[in-house]
Amino acid sequence: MKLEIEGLTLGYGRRTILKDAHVEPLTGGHITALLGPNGAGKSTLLRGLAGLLPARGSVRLNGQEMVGRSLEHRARHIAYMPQTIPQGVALTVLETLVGALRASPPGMGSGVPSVGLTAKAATDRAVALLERLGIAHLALTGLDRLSGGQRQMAGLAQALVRQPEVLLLDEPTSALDLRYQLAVMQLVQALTVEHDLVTVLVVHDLALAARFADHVVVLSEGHVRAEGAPEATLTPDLLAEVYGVSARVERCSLGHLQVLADTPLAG
Ligand SMILES: Nc1ncnc2c1ncn2[C@@H]1O[C@H](COP(=O)(O)OP(=O)(O)OP(=O)(O)O)[C@@H](O)[C@H]1O
Repeated sequence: MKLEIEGLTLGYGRRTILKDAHVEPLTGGHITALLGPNGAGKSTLLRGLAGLLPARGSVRLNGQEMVGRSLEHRARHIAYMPQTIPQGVALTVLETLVGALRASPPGMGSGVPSVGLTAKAATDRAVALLERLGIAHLALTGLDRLSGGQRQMAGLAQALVRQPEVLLLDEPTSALDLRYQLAVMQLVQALTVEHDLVTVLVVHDLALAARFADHVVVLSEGHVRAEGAPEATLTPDLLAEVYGVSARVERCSLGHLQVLADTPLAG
């Protein structure tokens, strides 16, 4: 699996947000974290990759151009979990998954085609995923009755259930407690490797990014400011420039990279 982003320009109406972005080719089995301050363009890039915004430039999946293709075409290959999971949906968690599975466009993902799945087969697959996510106990709960963190887990299940090739997650851990943050990141990592997924996620927690991402892309004011392996990219100088903080980057006793922001810089 390979996703190539070249000269990508995205915006809203006449306002350009991301300008001529080039990113090193993203390969299957790896997690890429999009980092950067508020308003840098992370969600915009993710929405652009999902095909939700008009775009100029090129996004190729395994050599196949995605820009200009229909949303339906992209949805066969790409799953996107937005930052905010819609509220007020009265369906149960299980119903949304079974509905998504049975409505899957033909050829979705690398797994067994979903179209033609019997209701029982779809239910079995959805339940197995919920068990793997540790939320099988929420299967029969209405989405409108979930807590913020539970709704985020249900959103993740919706993104995963159709077995995509590209997994786009916008702040998948922002509403989760410490245990679920780690559990979700470990699971995303395991699924990324198992299914050779190209996984791209937005995250604000730099330590979480450093621990689980193979590659980080740091955005600033709509530009790719830096990218590479977390340990090579997340330097105090870069953090000062991009985030405007004085920060230390250290390893904890287990060897994980920690980013300790000490103070905002003046100006
Ligand atoms: N729907 C929209 N319509 C118009 N402008 C938008 C829209 N969504 C975002 N923007 C603008 O695009 C710019 C980038 O926003 P984006 O949401 O991509 O940033 P981000 O890096 O994800 O930020 P955050 O960390 O705060 O979520 C911002 O200036 C924002 O105001």
